Amino acid sequence: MCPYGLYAEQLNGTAFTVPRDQNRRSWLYRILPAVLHHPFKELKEGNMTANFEATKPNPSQLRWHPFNIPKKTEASVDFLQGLNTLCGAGEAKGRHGMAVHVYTCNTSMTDRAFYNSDGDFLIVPQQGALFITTEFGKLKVEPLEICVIQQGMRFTVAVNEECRGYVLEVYDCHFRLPDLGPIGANGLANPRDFKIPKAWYEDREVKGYQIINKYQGALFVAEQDHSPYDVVAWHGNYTPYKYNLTNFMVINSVSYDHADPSIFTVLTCPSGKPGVAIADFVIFPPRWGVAEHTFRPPYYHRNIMSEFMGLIRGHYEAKPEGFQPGGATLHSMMTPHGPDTNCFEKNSSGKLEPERIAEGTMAFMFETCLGLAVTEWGETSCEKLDHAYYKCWQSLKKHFNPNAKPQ
Ligand SMILES: O=C(O)Cc1cc(O)ccc1O
Ligand SMILES: [Fe+2]
Repeated sequence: MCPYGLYAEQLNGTAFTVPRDQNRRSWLYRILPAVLHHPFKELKEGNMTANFEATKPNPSQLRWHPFNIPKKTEASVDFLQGLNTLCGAGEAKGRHGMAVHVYTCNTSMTDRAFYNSDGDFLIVPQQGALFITTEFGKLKVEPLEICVIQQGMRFTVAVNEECRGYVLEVYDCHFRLPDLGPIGANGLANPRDFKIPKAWYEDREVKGYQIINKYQGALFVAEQDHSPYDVVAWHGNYTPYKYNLTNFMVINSVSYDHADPSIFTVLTCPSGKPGVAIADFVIFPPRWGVAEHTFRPPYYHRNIMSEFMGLIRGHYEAKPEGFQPGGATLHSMMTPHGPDTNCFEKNSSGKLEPERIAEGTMAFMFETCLGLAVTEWGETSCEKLDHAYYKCWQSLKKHFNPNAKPQ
């Protein structure tokens, strides 16, 4: 037995034998071990899926209006009940793939904890603070912050208001900071700005405390008669963490040309192929635009990767209208996209002076090498698909003049 009569329990986030620099595990010293619960039963709740074969492929440019948050007076919905899968790819059993979920909730999870056996959650609050209790301690995560709750970690979300946000789930591996190459030792997201919780515990007996497990894409519930937040102390390097996006050190062109958005990568979940990500988490923070002889907003683009975007606040520079906070876009691999007509016209004339770009805004992108399927909820039941999206490019005009003088 450990000091104070605690049980020791290991949670490993990597196979025992992975190389030392990738090895992740933590030791939890707890009042009762996690094993003390009743058998799992299937739970039909919420709207998550890992079945990405149920809908037909859809290569169109897609945009969603802000997702509805249920009114508390109409229905109490907690974080888990309010999770809806929007798109995804791959297969949870094979541990290869990713999913994008949207959460909308108005009620705290009470006497229930959730953990994901299939992969990691990167949570991006868009509206409302999340008060997250984890086995490792507490994290308050507000809009402009993100948190990562890794595979197997139990957590409970409390809220004080109507909340909305996005979740990037990856099955393959854990998120890590991108390599910096010639950037050097400083820049982008700095390791010291990632915050981990301090141990917090309660010694609370509760009849029928629910432990909810997402396993192979389905939800299961097991009951136990005590709070799982009974970890008195822990040590290790497999933990939940949070990061404030305003700490991101933005690097960009200071001469000419548009740098690819990979320069804004916060975290990456690499595939086995060098430079190819299962998912990159990329942000578009406020910054100075000083590039000369350059169209500064995002370029017209066909990408070998799929681009899912969300907006936390403000306006996204390529689509100042139509793409709203709490909404989303999906430009699938090789699907053309880029600035809308107004953005193109406005930014193709006028003096290129130093300019604050995206002041007061924060957009983000989940970029993946996988082809994404849009779920039934995403296409139909959410009732938010903007069927007029394509129109934002329909008034693009020809400007070609073969007799024009070279600039
Ligand atoms: O499509 C988008 O808006 C994202 C994006 C931004 C950018 O600056 C360059 C390329 C790109 O795909
Ligand atoms: Fe793009």
